[in-house]
Amino acid sequence: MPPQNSAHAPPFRVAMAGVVGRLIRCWCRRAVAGSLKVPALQLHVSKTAMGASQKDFENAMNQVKLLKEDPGNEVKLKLYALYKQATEGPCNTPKPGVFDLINKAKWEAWNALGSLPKETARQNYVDLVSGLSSSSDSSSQAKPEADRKQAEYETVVMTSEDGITKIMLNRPAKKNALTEQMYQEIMLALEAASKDDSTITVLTGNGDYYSSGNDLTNFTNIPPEGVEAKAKNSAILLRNFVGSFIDFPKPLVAVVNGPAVGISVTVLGLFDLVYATDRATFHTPFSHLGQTPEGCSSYTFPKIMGPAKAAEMLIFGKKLTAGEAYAQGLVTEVFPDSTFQKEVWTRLKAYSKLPQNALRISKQIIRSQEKEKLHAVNAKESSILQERWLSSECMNAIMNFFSQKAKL
Ligand SMILES: CCCCC/C=C/CC(=O)SCCNC(=O)CCNC(=O)[C@H](O)C(C)(C)COP(=O)(O)OP(=O)(O)OC[C@H]1O[C@@H](n2cnc3c(N)ncnc32)[C@H](O)[C@@H]1OP(=O)(O)O
Repeated sequence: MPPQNSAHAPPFRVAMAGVVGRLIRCWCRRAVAGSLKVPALQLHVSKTAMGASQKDFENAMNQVKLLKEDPGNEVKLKLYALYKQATEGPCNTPKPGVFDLINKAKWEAWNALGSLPKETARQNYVDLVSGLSSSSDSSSQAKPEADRKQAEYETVVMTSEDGITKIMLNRPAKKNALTEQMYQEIMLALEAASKDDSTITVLTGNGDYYSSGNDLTNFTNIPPEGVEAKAKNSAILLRNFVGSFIDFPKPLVAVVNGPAVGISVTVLGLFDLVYATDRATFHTPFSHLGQTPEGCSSYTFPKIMGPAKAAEMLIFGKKLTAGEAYAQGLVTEVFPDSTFQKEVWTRLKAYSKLPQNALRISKQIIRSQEKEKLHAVNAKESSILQERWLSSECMNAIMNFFSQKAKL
């Protein structure tokens, strides 16, 4: 009898257990979005003696793509395992290497099904998807319109009030490190904000950090197509992400509620106002990570602060205090942390009452002269980074971060 449920088995025994969890979450999101054909939890009992037909199975696969709620990592791994068992039979492929974290977790889930017959796996898959679909439907029916709109976002909170649309990064436990999902959601939120009736758009962070920059697990989540494809896709994502700041048509304000790292600092050069708490710091440790500047900072920073100071930040990774960032022109104004939120929002509410079209057109006059140049810089920076991410310097730096965390 094969193990019947890997939910309590320890599939992530490696030292980087926390990392694997994150990797699985990223992978599973792609799977549910439809880029992979996925699968279901192994149930012990089939509903019918006949078992599910191939048609039922195909319907269930389609239903998975339409799920409105994330069923969670364990379920998604089991969906994968049952799908593989139902279509290919018992796992007989070699176990992936210790650093191939995602494929190893998938392999373990599939392998845990042992010799479960294909028909049983197919039925269990159908049963599981059916349970997931009905609970997903009933919970979404109960949601009011506003909740459903917010439900489009998992990693940011988007609100509109007093002529201001606020996009708040919402992974405080991870210092608002930017996952691939988060890049996508920020782009979607910016797109929505550009079309809504608000006057000003604000980006801020929840918790003690503004953002710790790119989530370093993004680089370890390698798809089956390999690392080159990963680097290429990441460069496209980066270019699109930065592009959405370059093209943003309304006044864009950063409310920097705490330390900012990496890409959350570099794109500040594309904002119209940057308000910072005196607790904020501004750090671009690209060289330490074997990486190079992005967010158009190779162009905007020398213009804002002069080449010497830009080099200190972008090449040598000097961390600036809020006061220093203000002195260099990267920050518009610094506020004491104790009154930061009150002062900033009072100011922004007053600004949001100014004539909307005049604000928008003034921004466009200022920014339009630079747009073409900024897009060219963005393309170049993204393509250089695509190469960098494949370098041993970069890979070693990322492994170092996680090995220290995992106390290897
Ligand atoms: C699509 C690809 C586009 C790529 C664009 C490229 C962008 C380049 C950059 O942005 S470079 C900057 C990358 N960021 C970093 O190097 C920061 C790494 N993090 C840290 O150095 C520290 O976490 C810290 C200084 C931000 C905070 O330190 P502190 O000791 O206060 O807190 P913890 O380290 O315990 O952090 C709490 C948990 O959050 C996790 N975490 C924080 N930042 C990141 C991150 N950038 N990536 C992944 N994970 C991050 C941290 O690991 C802790 O997790 P845990 O609770 O599970 O241990």
